[in-house]
Amino acid sequence: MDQFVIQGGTTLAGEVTISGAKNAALPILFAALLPNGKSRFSNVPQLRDIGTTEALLKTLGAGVAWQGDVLEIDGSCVDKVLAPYELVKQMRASVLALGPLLARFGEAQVSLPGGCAIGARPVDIHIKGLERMGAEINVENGYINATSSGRLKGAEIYMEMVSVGATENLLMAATLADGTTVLDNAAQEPEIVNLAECLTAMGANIKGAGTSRIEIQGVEQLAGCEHRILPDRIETGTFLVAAAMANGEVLCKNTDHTSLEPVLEKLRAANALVEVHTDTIYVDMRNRTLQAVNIKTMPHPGFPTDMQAQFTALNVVAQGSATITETIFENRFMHVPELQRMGANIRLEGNTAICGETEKLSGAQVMATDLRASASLILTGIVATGETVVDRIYHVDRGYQRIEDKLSQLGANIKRKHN
Ligand SMILES: CC(=O)N[C@H]1[C@@H](OP(=O)(O)OP(=O)(O)OC[C@H]2O[C@@H](n3ccc(=O)[nH]c3=O)[C@H](O)[C@@H]2O)O[C@H](CO)[C@@H](O)[C@@H]1O
Ligand SMILES: C=C(OP(=O)(O)O)C(=O)O
Repeated sequence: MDQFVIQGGTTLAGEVTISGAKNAALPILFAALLPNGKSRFSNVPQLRDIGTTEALLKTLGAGVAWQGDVLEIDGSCVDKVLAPYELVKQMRASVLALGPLLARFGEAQVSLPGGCAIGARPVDIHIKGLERMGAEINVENGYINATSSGRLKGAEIYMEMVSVGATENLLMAATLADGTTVLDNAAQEPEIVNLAECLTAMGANIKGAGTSRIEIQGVEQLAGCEHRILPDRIETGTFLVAAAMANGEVLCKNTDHTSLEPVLEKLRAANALVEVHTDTIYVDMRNRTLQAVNIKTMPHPGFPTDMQAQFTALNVVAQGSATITETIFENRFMHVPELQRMGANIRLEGNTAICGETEKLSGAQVMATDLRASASLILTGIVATGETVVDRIYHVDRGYQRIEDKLSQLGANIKRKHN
């Protein structure tokens, strides 16, 4: 398994180009199952999760072709409706095949994704919503087996929890349903807006994406489209935090500050200088003292859980004490014991990490447990003294495009070691 070997103690300076957002690209690639035609997506990031999605789409019969960062998906040759465990287990977002397959073909068999390191992550809200739209669903032998006699039916659906994935699955399914669907208590993430824009370009009729109430008027069929994936706000946030932790100055290019306000606000509170322009964000931490900040994760437009681990690392190197409260996932503190191995002064109390001032951070051998936990360990390795070896970096590759190249370009000493 590959490892990162980091020699700590460097600062970070320069420019970094942000890739397209994993969490927008994944649902959008699954949306390509809806039309009986070709769709072309640009700014698609080169990630392990995108490779898994590509493999799954091919298994379903779709044509898939790359040209630079453009991915063309031909939905006209999809002739299977089974998403097998071997692929779904590699990436939970595979469950997003369920809504599109069911809506277009009237049937789908999708393996249950199962839990992961950060929590149990059930899919009951996805299933209940599709049942409200008239689907018959049984879960047997680890598979969600869904059928619909004729088209799905538009329905009023109140989702009991704010769920990004359930909102996306139901939104996609509703585009081809008979009549109007209302999704109430919907997730409001920018990635949902990007998906809705893509579906609209395919011919869907959607109002309210980006608010908690989305209304979809079903149409008979959708057509292939051209669509650009929005920039990755979490990758952007990760590089901004990296710069702040390393007392550096970094310009993130090809990004969008409008979706990052909760994160930028916390960086300013941490005493970083932050400047935003149309598609760039600049952070300067030179000659400034980093202050610890309190964080509480919330659904968008609250502070994103996907930036929690990085801010935990930031607090470790900052002055003062602060708390980090995780409200979205029940087990998203797997980075804490690893940070403690590097000398971090953190104490866990339920869903809160209490970060005190750390005297000395020293490099250590640490293990990546999930995607953002991995990022927090890399960032800490860059500022710790000595060598840090991060194991199991396949987690990082799920969601960061060649993070070691981008960090090296900024001055970090980080190497990928193939074992
Ligand atoms: C590919 C993708 O976009 N992943 C993001 C997506 O994950 P994902 O879509 O899986 O996250 P959800 O918003 O669905 O999960 C939020 C909470 O709802 C719970 N829940 C969800 C569905 C359900 O049917 N039942 C249920 O109980 C989950 O266990 C979790 O506690 O949103 C998360 C929350 O912003 C992010 O951390 C992930 O990066
Ligand atoms: C939790 C994440 O992703 P996923 O939902 O794909 O596991 C993430 O991007 O931080």
